[in-house]
Amino acid sequence: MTSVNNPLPRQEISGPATARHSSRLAGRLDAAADKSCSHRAAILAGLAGGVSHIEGMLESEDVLAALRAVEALGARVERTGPGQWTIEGGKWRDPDEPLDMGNSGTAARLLLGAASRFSLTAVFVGDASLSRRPMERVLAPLKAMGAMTGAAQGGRLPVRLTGGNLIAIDYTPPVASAQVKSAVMFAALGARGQTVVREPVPTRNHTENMLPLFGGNVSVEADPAGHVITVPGGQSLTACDLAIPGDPSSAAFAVAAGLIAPESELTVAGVMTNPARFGLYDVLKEMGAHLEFTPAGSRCGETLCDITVRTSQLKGVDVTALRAPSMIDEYPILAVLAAFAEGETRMRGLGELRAKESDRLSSTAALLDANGVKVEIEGDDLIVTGVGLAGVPGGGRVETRDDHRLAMAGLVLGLGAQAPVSVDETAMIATSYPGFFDDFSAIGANID
Ligand SMILES: O=C(O)C1=C[C@@H](OP(=O)(O)O)[C@@H](O)[C@H](O)C1
Ligand SMILES: C=C(OP(=O)(O)O)C(=O)O
Repeated sequence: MTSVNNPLPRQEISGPATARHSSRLAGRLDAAADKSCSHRAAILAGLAGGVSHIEGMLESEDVLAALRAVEALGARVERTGPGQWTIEGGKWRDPDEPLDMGNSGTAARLLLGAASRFSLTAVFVGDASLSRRPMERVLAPLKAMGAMTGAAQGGRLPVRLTGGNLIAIDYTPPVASAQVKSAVMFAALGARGQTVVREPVPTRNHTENMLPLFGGNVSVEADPAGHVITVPGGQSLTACDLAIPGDPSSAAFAVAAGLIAPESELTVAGVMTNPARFGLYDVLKEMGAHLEFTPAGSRCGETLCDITVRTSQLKGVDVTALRAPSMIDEYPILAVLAAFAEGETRMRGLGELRAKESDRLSSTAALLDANGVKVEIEGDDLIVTGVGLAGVPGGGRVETRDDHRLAMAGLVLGLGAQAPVSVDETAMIATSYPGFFDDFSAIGANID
């Protein structure tokens, strides 16, 4: 990637870290750019004819992996300033080397779909965590469309993909996954015929929302049986300029810190309010959180708000399985907040957490257990017994298992706990939230 005149700031932080009890967290943070929207912007700009300008791109390791792959597949990719990227897209070709997806499930699955519409062969590889995660969920529909794939045992990376000459399918994904939906939608753009994706439980809809900005044609019918997304084949996209909204999943960490650290009041500005991503905030309101949402305009068709949070004594709640897709990445931090609530919180239907960067059902339970919090897994449910704002012992060492959200959730727990909490590794925080340590230092959190 041409970034000689605009080098990326180096992410120096790695190794263990310790969070200590902190109070009076305060200040105003700009929300980190949204990871899901950044991935889609990089890929759609890479597919579109002409030059797209993207403002406020998330420059995290996951998104950089997608940008490098888009370039290796034939697009011209240039960083023109902090968060500013120019991408000239078009027809994709065989990359010279395997495409390294790093730690990113979204990059791997969306790019497998996007690449499969072209007559090319590419090999996709990833780090140890990503190489344990299931890829068959995207390979199956892509094979049904005519792509040829070879995967490591159990449908894992490395995956070799040969695309081109695809035909449309009518597909109901067996798991609620925006990544699977988006992979099929990207492939559908180049297929013969009209592809239909049926989602019994709707997942984040950023691909549906962003595709029309690039001149793409997609229709969504919402009815009580779910969403039906139709993508005509044979489409060409055209370049566009867009700005990335703030990430509700990253914002959740500072909001959580503001809820549990005594005498705190802080604002996270510019957070996307898309209901398919806002489930955590709805649940927090039910738990009694003092949250204020102030409208803050829109970016690329997504509305934004500033979230102001004050320290709050939360109460335990029952979170239904239907909510899971709208807050799927937020369960580690919700489980931490549940420990500081009064009473039991039961989070239902979390089977999909087993397919994330770590098995997040067991790693979240282990995080709490190591810090003196009573937690159980019953089937696909996680049950946390809260002990109130001042009652969480802490003092544990969290095993992060290559999982950025575990590392951030563990550190937030330490800000409210009685004894310091350490996490064994922090390098992977840069996969989604490279500004985490700067932001937490700016609000006065005691982390070193
Ligand atoms: O489409 C996306 O951008 C994402 C979808 C979710 O994954 P699944 O589709 O596997 O649920 C989420 O966990 C991930 O962080 C980002
Ligand atoms: C699950 C996540 O991301 P991905 O699937 O892209 O690795 C996440 O960011 O929590």
